Amino acid sequence: MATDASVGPTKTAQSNNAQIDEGNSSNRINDNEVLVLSPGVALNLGRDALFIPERLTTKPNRSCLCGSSVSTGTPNSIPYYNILWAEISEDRSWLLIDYAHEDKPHHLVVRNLKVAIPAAPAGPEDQVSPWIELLLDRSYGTSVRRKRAWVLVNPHAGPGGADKIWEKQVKPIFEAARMPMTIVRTTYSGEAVDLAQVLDIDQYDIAIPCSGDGLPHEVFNGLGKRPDARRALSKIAVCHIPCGSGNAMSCNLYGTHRPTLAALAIIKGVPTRLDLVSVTQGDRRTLSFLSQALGVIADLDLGTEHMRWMGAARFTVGFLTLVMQKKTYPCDIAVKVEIEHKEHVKKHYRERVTQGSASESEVGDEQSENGKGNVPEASASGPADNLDDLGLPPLKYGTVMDKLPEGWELVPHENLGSFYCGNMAYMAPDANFFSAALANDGLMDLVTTDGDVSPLKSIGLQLAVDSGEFFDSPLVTYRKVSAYRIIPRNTGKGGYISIDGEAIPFEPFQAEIHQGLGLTLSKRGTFEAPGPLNWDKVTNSERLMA
Ligand SMILES: Nc1ncnc2c1ncn2[C@@H]1O[C@H](COP(=O)(O)OP(=O)(O)OP(=O)(O)O)[C@@H](O)[C@H]1O
Repeated sequence: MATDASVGPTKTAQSNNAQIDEGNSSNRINDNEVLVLSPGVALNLGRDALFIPERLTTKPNRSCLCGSSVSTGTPNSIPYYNILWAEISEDRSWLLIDYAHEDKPHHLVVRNLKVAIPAAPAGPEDQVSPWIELLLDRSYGTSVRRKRAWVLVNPHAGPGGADKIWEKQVKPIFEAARMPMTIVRTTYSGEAVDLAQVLDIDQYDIAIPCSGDGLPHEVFNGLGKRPDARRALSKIAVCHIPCGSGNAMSCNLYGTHRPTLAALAIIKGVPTRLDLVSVTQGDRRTLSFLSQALGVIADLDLGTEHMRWMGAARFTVGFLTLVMQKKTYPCDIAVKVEIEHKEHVKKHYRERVTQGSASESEVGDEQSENGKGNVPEASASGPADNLDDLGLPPLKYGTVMDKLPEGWELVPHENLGSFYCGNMAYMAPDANFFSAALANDGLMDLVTTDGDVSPLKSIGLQLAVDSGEFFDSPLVTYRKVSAYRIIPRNTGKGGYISIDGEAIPFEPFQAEIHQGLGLTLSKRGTFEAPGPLNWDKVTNSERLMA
């Protein structure tokens, strides 16, 4: 997994072309890249990392690098990705550099360098300030420095412990990156919706729920309820510190479900437009950023809550119970299909990935099999300043209460096992269900399976999710769609429908996608999930756990 592998200081001095001859300025490769603060203390800006003299030391807390040669086995380079901040101390006699250090696998702590700046006739700013600027430039690239964060901590998220994760692990990293923060601890279910609805969006750049996927869902919906919804959704980047049990959002955007690695990915993250889905049921309209499910998956997610005491085993027990019953969920479904066949889905994915994420926001006609393409929402791609009075985009296909849109056909599905529609790839660290999902292609990935298959086949299909063979399984129908309506039968008997993991009534609902309506930060402008093209032998869970 890219994130996990790229953090932590490295010892790859040989990858740095510049050879530092400490104290001998005549050997400098490039004057503005090497900062010689005293004999033996030269700091060099390499291609991918900051190089410090090996004999200098760092300690877990602010440590003095004033020319003494105490070595504690400190690596002699710090990847730019890990550098959080650099500045001159208030009394102007120290250069301070804060960085994230991987003290144990998948866990970062803040480390500091403190290097004496000798008094010089010209004053330290002359050399040090421009060097710091260069260092921060390389460390942040296109990512905005000191992002103003609105942090929400759900003390009841997942297995608990969000408070501690925030205070002990994550907050120190954001503080070291000098991020201005407002921190709110949620006190009731739905509070994040209420707060996001009245948030002063000009005071913040990003929202950071420390939670499961439930709180990001609430933040998107709170922003979506505002009279200036489009401006709010395109201005505030909704991020995620994983504190729940699934943590799909973090897995997709940062390639990790580890809180400190996600924190660093947010600090260095790049703005990424995110498709959002409107779900209508009765007279309610809800935004979904992750998934909608009816059938086995929804039953597993929501119908096994009473077995939470079992931990992750509840899913296995629940799943085996359902497949032994060969449970089916008869429905009538109408789908606005954009890409029908798996090979075409792969082609679409390949083209998007090779074009790069920047072009993902434009959905071209060539992607659509029906030749009509998928028209991007003008609102979502326009500048935030023009969107002041605009609420959510109008619904192209109306609501589930309206008559079926022209050209749609309700098809009976007597044997449906699972209807699962995804906007992101990972649904949990070991569950890359929607391997062809893209952040802003304006399309949802729809997976349907039959319920009347043998238990053995069902179990094999479940295992295929982790091994990466799910997409290609003949038991799986995988399509790219832009809208659908689903009408479950037997609604009187009750059942489960999950929207981003949250339950809604077991009644008909309709969904349509808005291309790039939301904003988030991702590591590279795209999802950190392996696509359906080049599966290697590493399973998805191994990839995230590695
Ligand atoms: N203080 C609180 N008390 C009760 N519920 C809360 C509180 N704060 C938030 N919630 C609610 O908890 C729900 C779940 O939130 P979240 O996704 O953060 O955790 P989770 O569902 O436990 O995560 P996961 O499903 O991954 O285990 C949300 O609907 C949210 O409104």
